[in-house]
Amino acid sequence: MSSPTSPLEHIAPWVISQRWFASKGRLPRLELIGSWEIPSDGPRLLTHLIMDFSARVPVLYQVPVTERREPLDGGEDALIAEVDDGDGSVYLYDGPHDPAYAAALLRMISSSSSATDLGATAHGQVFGSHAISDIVSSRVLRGEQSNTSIIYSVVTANGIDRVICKVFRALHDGDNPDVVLQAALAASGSANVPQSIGAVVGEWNDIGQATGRARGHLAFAQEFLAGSEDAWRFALRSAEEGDDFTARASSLGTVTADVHTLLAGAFGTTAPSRDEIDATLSSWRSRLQLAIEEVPAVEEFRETIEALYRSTESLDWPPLQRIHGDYHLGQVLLAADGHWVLLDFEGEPLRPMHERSQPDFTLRDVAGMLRSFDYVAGSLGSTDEAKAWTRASRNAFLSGYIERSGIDLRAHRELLDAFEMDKALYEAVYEARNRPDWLAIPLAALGRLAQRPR
Ligand SMILES: Nc1ncnc2c1ncn2[C@@H]1O[C@H](COP(=O)(O)OP(=O)(O)O)[C@@H](O)[C@H]1O
Ligand SMILES: O=P(O)(O)O[C@H]1O[C@H](CO)[C@@H](O[C@H]2O[C@H](CO)[C@@H](O)[C@H](O)[C@H]2O)[C@H](O)[C@H]1O
Repeated sequence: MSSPTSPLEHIAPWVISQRWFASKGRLPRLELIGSWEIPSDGPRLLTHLIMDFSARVPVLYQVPVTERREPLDGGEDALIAEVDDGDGSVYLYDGPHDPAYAAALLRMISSSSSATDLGATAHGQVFGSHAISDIVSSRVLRGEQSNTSIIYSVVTANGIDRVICKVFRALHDGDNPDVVLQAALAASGSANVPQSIGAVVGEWNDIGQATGRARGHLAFAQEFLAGSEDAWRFALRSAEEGDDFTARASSLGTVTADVHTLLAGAFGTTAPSRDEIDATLSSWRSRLQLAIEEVPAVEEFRETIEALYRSTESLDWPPLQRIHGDYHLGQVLLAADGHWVLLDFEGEPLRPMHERSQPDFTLRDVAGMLRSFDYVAGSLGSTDEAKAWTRASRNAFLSGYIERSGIDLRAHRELLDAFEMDKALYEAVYEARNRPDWLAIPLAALGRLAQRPR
């Protein structure tokens, strides 16, 4: 097999049916931008970068494909196509499900090696000192929407025996905040993010860039915390069973403040300029407009929301710094030893990537978590017990945050309400698009926030 087996023709039907392919409902216009290959003695390990030009802003997808002469044992569900290249059949597989690609990708990271350039480059980068002496097995994490993660069982000298490598499906020019922020937090010794193993960085042609080239993260490998539980599920069970969650909520507030402090130390803080404040106000107003267009029931709150936004114009705004950006209980794990671990610093999926790397207000994260506690009550039917659980958890989270950070959030109440309002508007759009049955949860929150005396 000397050249890639006409990837686009054979891969396109599979690509457009994947969960991570975002442009559903439009006729895709796919083009192969470039490929890279990890040298291998076994199957070919190719990664194709495929641009979909059908969206207003074209989307670039990363599609690792292995090419095998013989079918992969147990690989039926990962088969993309069977192609005849003139010398016989070639079986194309979804890379992350093929152990040969999975192992080669992690080795490329841990040995900081480079792939062969077939119109796109890829280099492994190792962070810290987590030498991986053996890769025992790999499997793909189920249930992911936007990326594909591979979980490995490995042998290392420092006790890490599981690794997760997230293969980014939609690629962007510029650093991915998920990699940059978590790597910086891990390097500062924080126990509240998984340890960072390394990443893959690539370069490809992009006519949208002044230089004609784009550069960005392709994959990110971290310690995998086996035996941990998603904080959303844990919180839901706690509320259902009527457990007191306040100690945990308070410690989550403490950890959130710690992470904000570390991010401020690593990336700095700046006093917001008038233009930066105006940009936030303008993004709130655009979101309000979008929410009204997509969810007509939001119209009822328009005037109150506009008045709240206006009232913040003259307030004293806190400093800007790097933040999580899409903070909710589903982004937090309760590790097996009971401590909180934060994940997925990729920012809000609806925002363009270059905006997600900009400094922002920590109040956005605080508001995100407050909304998440409200979702617990909302998803349990807003019974009196569930509402009481949510009230207590929200207060405990705020107290933990205030105590640790020394920032009196209550002095920023109006601003915090405005960020909560903005998040509830984001959620209204998100639910209308993805889970209409849950739309009532953010709508109820808008009603409550609108009525709050100020
Ligand atoms: N380091 C990790 N240790 C344990 N589980 C993890 C780790 N990273 C991710 N997960 C699991 O994978 C899920 C999805 O990860 P996330 O980073 O949020 O990916 P995505 O960007 O695709 O949503 C998490 O909710 C968690 O259950
Ligand atoms: O997929 P992501 O983690 O990037 O986040 C998106 O999906 C979330 C839902 O899974 C959505 O979160 C909303 O629902 C959660 C409960 O399922 C709740 O805890 C959050 O507070 C609420 O915002 C998130 O907004 C969206 O970006």
